[in-house]
Amino acid sequence: MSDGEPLAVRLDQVTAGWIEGKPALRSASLTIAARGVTGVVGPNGSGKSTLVELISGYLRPWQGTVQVGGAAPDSGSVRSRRRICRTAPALFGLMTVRDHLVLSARAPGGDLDVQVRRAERLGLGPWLDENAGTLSSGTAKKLWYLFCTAGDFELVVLDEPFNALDLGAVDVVVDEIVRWAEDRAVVVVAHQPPAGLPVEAVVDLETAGHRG
Ligand SMILES: Nc1ncnc2c1ncn2[C@@H]1O[C@H](COP(=O)(O)OP(=O)(O)OP(=O)(O)O)[C@@H](O)[C@H]1O
Repeated sequence: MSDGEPLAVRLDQVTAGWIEGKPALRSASLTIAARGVTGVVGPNGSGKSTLVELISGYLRPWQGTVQVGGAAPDSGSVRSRRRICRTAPALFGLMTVRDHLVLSARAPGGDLDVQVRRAERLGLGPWLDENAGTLSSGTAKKLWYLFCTAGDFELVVLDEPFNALDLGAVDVVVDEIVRWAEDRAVVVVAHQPPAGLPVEAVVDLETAGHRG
């Protein structure tokens, strides 16, 4: 899929946070394999979304190192091969569902027909010409998931992807994750992962470091 190093994630003695003097993660060391499903667990406020932003490169550690495929998370060699799907949908309210699919299909390896088929499978067919701002929360969440996971990638991070989804959509997302995980890394932050999700490794942020 790529000639770069596989996109394993490695945190070494990472202390990081959002407010000076209040680390959200302290001295956290962990590894996420370049293949298979890794679950990220921990109580509210234990730093799961902070870990997501360290992997995305948006947040830089105060101490320690974060590497994705042996490189800095915000390096060009990593960005096009990684997808991040944050918890809260950030859609364009006055753009239709179809507009979002067109835009997302511009991702590396993206294809509009594939995106439309995925949308229909998730039950978005009747809403393709509706503005995103008018969607129900679960429907918006489905579109957000599609928007963030378009094209070819080797690592995808999904922060609470199942929240607000109906059971049929949960099955579709699990099915896609299982296929992706055959040859790439899928990181899933979920308080209650669905029973059918094959989680091969677990990162527990209660034990990965010491919270401040
Ligand atoms: N974008 C942000 N700006 C400021 N502070 C943040 C931000 N994201 C997280 N924090 C803070 O970092 C700490 C860890 O929060 P984080 O969201 O990483 O935990 P979490 O394990 O994802 O929690 P939850 O299970 O509630 O989603 C909290 O004190 C939180 O207030």
